[in-house]
Amino acid sequence: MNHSPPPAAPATPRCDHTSAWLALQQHYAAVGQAFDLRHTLDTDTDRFAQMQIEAPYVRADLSRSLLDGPTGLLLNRLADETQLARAREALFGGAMLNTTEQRAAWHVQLRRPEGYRAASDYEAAALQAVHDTLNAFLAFAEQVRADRGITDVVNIGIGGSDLGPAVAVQALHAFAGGGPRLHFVSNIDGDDLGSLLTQLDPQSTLFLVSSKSFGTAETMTNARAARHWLLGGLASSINEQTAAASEADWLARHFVGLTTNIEAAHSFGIQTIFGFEEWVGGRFSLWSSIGLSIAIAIGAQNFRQLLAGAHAMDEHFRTAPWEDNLPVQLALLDIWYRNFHGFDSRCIAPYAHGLRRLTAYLQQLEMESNGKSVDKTGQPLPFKTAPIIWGEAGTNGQHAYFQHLHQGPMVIPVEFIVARKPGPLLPGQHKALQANALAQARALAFGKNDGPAWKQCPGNRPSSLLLIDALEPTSLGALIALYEHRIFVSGSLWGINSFDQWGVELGKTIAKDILARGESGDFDGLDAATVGAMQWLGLAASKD
Ligand SMILES: O=P(O)(O)OC[C@H]1O[C@H](O)[C@H](O)[C@@H](O)[C@@H]1O
Repeated sequence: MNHSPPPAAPATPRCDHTSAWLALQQHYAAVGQAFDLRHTLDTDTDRFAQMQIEAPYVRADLSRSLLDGPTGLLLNRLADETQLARAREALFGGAMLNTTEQRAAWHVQLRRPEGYRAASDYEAAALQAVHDTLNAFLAFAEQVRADRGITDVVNIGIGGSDLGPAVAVQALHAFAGGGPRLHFVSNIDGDDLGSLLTQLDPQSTLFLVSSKSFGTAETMTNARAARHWLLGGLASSINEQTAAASEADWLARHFVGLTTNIEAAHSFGIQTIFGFEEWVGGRFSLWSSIGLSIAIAIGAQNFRQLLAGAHAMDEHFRTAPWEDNLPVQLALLDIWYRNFHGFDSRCIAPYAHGLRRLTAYLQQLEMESNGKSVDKTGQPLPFKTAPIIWGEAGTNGQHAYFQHLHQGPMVIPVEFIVARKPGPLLPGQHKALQANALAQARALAFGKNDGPAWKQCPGNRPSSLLLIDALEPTSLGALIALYEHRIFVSGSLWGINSFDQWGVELGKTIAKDILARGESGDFDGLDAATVGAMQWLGLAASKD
């Protein structure tokens, strides 16, 4: 492991301290707020061609956005004046961007190929360590895939140690090629692990305990329950072969740890452990050994393709000029919508069943990264940051909340993700899926202005299309990296630390306290509402 201190991150100007910000405010008041999307689409025949951005494996069609040429120029100026290029250089150089935790946020390093040009000894040592671990856990993944004695693999983890791998395994199921079944358990609700265990055989189950800290309550509770189930099950089905095996041997065969806290994993009884560096943030960790479940599901070669797709997007982000840089353009559009139009949420609609959990993943990525109200120096921000991210896979969402998108009182930009080619299953239905995505984008933009009032749709509602060739490892890697960088750009312009998550800690501490007080019966200093609910729920005996 590489313990050299990361280089310091540069101080860059916050968006509202630039002249471009003021110019954007004036431009919004004078022109931007009255932008007529329907009229523009009807009259500007070049718009479609002009508003395509081609990045590796992902293409964006921004023609249905509320952007025009002058706005785009001002937004690019904003990127210049906030010195985005310096911030980007710091990201790629492994600088200490996460100042509150004194760490780099160096997930791009996990995707760099062996032999990638290193700018310093610090970079070279980190890359070597990444590849040593990668080669080791990919070899292990292949071993598991070849082991006919293992039929089921359960990833126990939560947040970043669950969502990324869960999305990738689901999205890439067509690449499984006969490996074991993969399952994901995250919730502390015993119904999650409990309902899965009824379908499993301890003899043929492998548990991956995925936790950067190896201390998260949900994961440790589920891991302990799984260990209890495993040891109980193996002991009761004891036979000649297993009679000699000690509990320690069973644990060694059936549990793997994926963590930076090697010591805690050892004390749990785990022998096979794949580590990673502190500079891998939880929500950016699917590329590290936390992605072992993905590698077991799709094999080492496909996992390397996933990394290659992400790396291609990294290089695009690192080198493309602002106007052709997809993560930058999407982030600037996000800022235009959030800080000038005032839109509070963004709907993500992947028209791909395989991506049905992508929105949950992106909720963590974007809302945990940029849902902040102070800048990195602790100053309160006078503007809004991350919008609410929500959505469902299409076409399901159409039959639920799209009514609100078309006729509700709020304007909510929608992001459609559509693949050109179908997956291998029932490919004949793909055209209908694609047509539905385009129909929704068109309906949002043009609306319907005749007939009775209740049938009319106002239109002028923006959407973006993110287009991939097919749902495969490279395009998924590129798509996820695209979102990571987009969030980095908006966070950087807003001047916030996108890599900590202190807001999550408070609830964890209080949950521990409530459990302890329920047991001890000591309610001193606790509010009456909490005590009342504890008693009603049976978390604590009534005082009288
Ligand atoms: O991987 P772990 O240490 O178990 O953390 C799992 C998750 O829980 C935390 O509370 C954070 O909010 C997430 O960013 C993190 O991914």
